[in-house]
Amino acid sequence: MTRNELIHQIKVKRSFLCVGLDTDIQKIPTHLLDYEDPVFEFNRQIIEATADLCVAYKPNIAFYESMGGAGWESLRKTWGILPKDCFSIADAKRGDIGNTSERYAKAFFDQQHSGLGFDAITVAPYMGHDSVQPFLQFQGKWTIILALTSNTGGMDFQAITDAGGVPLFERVIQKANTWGNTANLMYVVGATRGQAFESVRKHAPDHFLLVPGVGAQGGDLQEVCKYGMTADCGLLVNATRSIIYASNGTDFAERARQEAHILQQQMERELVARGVV
Ligand SMILES: O=c1ccn([C@@H]2O[C@H](COP(=O)(O)O)[C@@H](O)[C@H]2O)c(=O)[nH]1
Repeated sequence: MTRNELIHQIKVKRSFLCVGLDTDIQKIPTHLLDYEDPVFEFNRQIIEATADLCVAYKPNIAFYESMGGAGWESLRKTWGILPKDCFSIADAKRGDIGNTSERYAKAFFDQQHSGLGFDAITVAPYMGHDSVQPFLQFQGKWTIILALTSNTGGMDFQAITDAGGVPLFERVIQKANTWGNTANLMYVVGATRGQAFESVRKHAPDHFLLVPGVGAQGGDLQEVCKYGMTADCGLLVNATRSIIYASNGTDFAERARQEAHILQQQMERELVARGVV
C-alpha cells in the first residue's frame, strides 16, 4: 500500500487505528479450541468485526513463531484474509547483517517465496545501515524502525544523550532519514512518550509513526495527537489487548468491535479538530 493510499483510507474511514493480532492460544475463548485452527478462527472473527473501523492490522510474530509450524500456518492464513484496504504490519523487530536481513525481508515481504506479503515490517536499527537496507530495497514495501519504544526499558539506551545533548532516539531518526524516505520508512514511537513526540516531529515532520501503547499500556491518545499529528495524520495508533481480549466469552468479537469503535470515534474527533478531514 502506498503512502497516498494509506492517507486515503484514513480519511475515508476517519480512523488511524491499527488493531494488533497478538493471538495467544491461552487467552482466547475456550469455545474456539474446538476449531481445527483456533488462532486463525479467533483472528478471522476479530478481523470481520473490526475491518471497517481500522486502517491497519499488526500481528506480532512472536505469538505465531512460538507455536512452531502450526503458528506460521495460522499467520499465513491470517495474512491471506486481511482486507485489501488495510495496511498490514509484521511486528517482527528484525535486523541482522545484510545477507541475513535479506532473508528476513523475503520471509515477510515476498509472498511467492514465503507465502507472506506484508506491507511493512518493524526493524531494530541497532546494527546500522546495512542491516536495514535489504528491507528498504523491496519496492512498494515499508520499513518501520524502532525509535522510541513504549516500554519502561526503552529509556535505558534510547534516552542516553551524546556530547551534544542529543538523545539516541533522535540520532537514530536523523541517521535513518538518510536511508529511506517518507514513502518507505516509518518510525515506532510509543504512545507512553507524550511530549517526546515534539522532538520526534522536529526530525521527522512528515514520516508516518507507528504508535503502540494505547489501551493496556496506558498511553494517552489525545497527547499523541497534540504533539504527533500532521496535516496527513501521520499516525498509525495500535491497540491490541484492550481490543482483542475485551472479553473471553462468546461475545469476544462483538466486544472487540465496541472497543475499536470507541477508539475510532476518539480518532475521528482528533482528525476533525486538527483539520485532517
Ligand atoms: O515500542 C513498542 C513496540 C512494539 N510494541 C508492540 O505493540 C503491541 C502492543 O500491544 P498492547 O496490548 O496494546 O499493549 C505489542 O505487540 C507489542 O509487542 C509495543 O508495545 N511497544
